[in-house]
Amino acid sequence: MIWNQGLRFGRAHSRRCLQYGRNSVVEFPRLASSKAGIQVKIAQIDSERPFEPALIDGFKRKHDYLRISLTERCNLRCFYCMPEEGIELSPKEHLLTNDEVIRLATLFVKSGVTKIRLTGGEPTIRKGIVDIIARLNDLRSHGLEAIAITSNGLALHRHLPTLIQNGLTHLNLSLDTLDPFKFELMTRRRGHELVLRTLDIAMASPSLQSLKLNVVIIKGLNDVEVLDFVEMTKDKNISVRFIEFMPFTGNNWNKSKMVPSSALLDRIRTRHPGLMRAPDELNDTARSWSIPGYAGSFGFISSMSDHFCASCNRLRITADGQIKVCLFDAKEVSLRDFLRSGASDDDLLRLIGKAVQGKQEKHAGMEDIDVVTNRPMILIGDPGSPATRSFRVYRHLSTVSNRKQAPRRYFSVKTPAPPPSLTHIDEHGRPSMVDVGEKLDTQRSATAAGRIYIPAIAYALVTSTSHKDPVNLRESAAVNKARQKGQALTVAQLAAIMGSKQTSNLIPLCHPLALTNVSVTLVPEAPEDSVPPSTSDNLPRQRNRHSILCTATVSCVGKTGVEMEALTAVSVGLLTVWDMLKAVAGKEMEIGEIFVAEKAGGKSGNWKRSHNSITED
Ligand SMILES: Nc1nc2c(ncn2[C@@H]2O[C@H](COP(=O)(O)OP(=O)(O)OP(=O)(O)O)[C@@H](O)[C@H]2O)c(=O)[nH]1
Ligand SMILES: C[S@@+](CC[C@H](N)C(=O)[O-])C[C@H]1O[C@@H](n2cnc3c(N)ncnc32)[C@H](O)[C@@H]1O
Ligand code: SF4
Ligand code: SF4
Repeated sequence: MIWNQGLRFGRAHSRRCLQYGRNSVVEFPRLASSKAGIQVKIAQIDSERPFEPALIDGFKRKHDYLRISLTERCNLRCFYCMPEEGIELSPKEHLLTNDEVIRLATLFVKSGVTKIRLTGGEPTIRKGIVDIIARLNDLRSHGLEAIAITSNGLALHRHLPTLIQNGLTHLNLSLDTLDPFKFELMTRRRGHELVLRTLDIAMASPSLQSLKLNVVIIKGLNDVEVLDFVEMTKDKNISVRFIEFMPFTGNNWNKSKMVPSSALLDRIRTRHPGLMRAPDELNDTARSWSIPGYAGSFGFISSMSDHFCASCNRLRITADGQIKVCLFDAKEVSLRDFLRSGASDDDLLRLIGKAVQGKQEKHAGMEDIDVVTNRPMILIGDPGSPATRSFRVYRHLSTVSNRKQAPRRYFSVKTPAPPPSLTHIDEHGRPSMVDVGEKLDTQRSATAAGRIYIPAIAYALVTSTSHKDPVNLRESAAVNKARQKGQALTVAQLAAIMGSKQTSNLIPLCHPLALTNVSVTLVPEAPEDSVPPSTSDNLPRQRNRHSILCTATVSCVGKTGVEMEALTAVSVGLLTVWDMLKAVAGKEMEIGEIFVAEKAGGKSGNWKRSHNSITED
């Protein structure tokens, strides 16, 4: 191993960088004056090359750092980031192509971005990463200064020299433990020695401008190694960053498993009372320290206990082409869809500007982080989504230790889809409820629609707004009876909502779901009316008849879809219309086709029914 080799800087640092030669230890006053100097320089450069306003948010933060996720896949299964069985992957056609990545990167660079970090999933397993980096390198002439990657290093030892040759300048390598056995426990895979090999190759690569080691600290698991990691900085000119464990959808984050950076610092100071603050990069996530005489430095990324949102300069693009303005904000805007619909660069910038304007000042605190609707981090392209509860982690540790003879497997691929089968029938042909316990909670919605055809007399009745309205019919006993039932459509609407909530009681193998919203509309339609847009476009209508169109949209955050709830809502709504009107309409009524018109969320992503077909969007 090449432990003793220091890292030289190949060229001047980025204009955003305050770090001196990595061997130097700098005292505070010098740091402060240097910071001021750099600020002046940045102001000068900015005045020469005006920054695109679309990348400036409401708090005057300039976003000159873009993080692009290249893939949702990973060849490790770090327990704090990824469920053991992997995650539901977006269909391939939903992911940005290489050309689309470059198109967006170019637009951002021309607008002021100076640093691009490629992340994932594991970015090194993206086909074409070498080409992507080479094409990013061409953007230097437009102002791109740093091409960075965050990687677990498992496969990187093979590609690193080529990536560097093609333009890679910054590497953040993730390694949570120096113990191979613990590595296997934490990542659920083998490969510790491969990561160390990558580290050696990186240390020996003079043209790499920055090398950082990411260590996510979990209480009782790897926090005991903190001093060993600090010791690595004695001979190695490397920056080790201790990262606070963060919560994301499905990771069952637990405060008691998080070690605040201040506690780690105290522990290190006890061993090294002379430790000193080291210079940070501008907009850095880490607060850095070093020990006098040591070659490298170490720092703390305290996203949880001491956020750094005030200086945030980051935007992210997910592998499926959504722009996310903040790591902890669930809101996303699809650049992919807009780009694929033929949007010009100006159109795209306008959309980006809108998203950036919606950026919050900060994530308010760990209790406020939107872990319910935010996507798992592995899909954001940053810290991942621990899928297991902390106690399950420890249970898992013993499982792994018993699997020592398991075959080596460094790459995982999506399991091929099983042949179509009835999910509610088991292998013996018996009814069976699908166990969704391991699935992630995601935001889901479904819209169903259906029509009931009614005679003109019933149409007149439901469209009269009050008992006194001149309904053009004789006040027969039947009409009176129908009137006594109150506002037919209002009752049907309520019935649909209540029906939807009862779905799991009505349909034997349906899971009970905590619905977050049920919205039902009932629209009377006369033959001469034009067909209302959206949902009903997809529903063939007998244009010579009066009808009522019932549409129900149901939402939940859960492990399974809500189309059964939407279909139940429509069915019950239409049956209730029947019941309300049967006194006047009787056998002349007919319930037409009922179907799911739209779905969002879950494994199959978003889809919309078009006339007689289903189209993926
Ligand atoms: N709160 C917050 N934390 C972030 C953000 N980006 C990265 N992090 C944290 O930084 C850790 C390391 O991520 P990296 O991918 O190495 O990125 P980085 O440290 O931001 O990268 P550089 O500053 O460019 O070296 C992650 O695990 C997060 O804890 C962000 O935008 N917001
Ligand atoms: C999601 S990974 C993606 C890049 C690459 N696969 C890797 O591991 O370096 C980016 C960084 O996020 C960190 N991370 C993942 N889950 C985290 C969590 N729950 N809290 C804090 N950091 C996390 C990882 O350790 C890694 O350094
Ligand atoms: S942190 Fe997540 S994305 Fe990175 S190696 Fe681990 S499981 Fe993969
Ligand atoms: S939490 Fe959001 S605002 Fe704060 S630093 Fe991260 S991305 Fe920026």
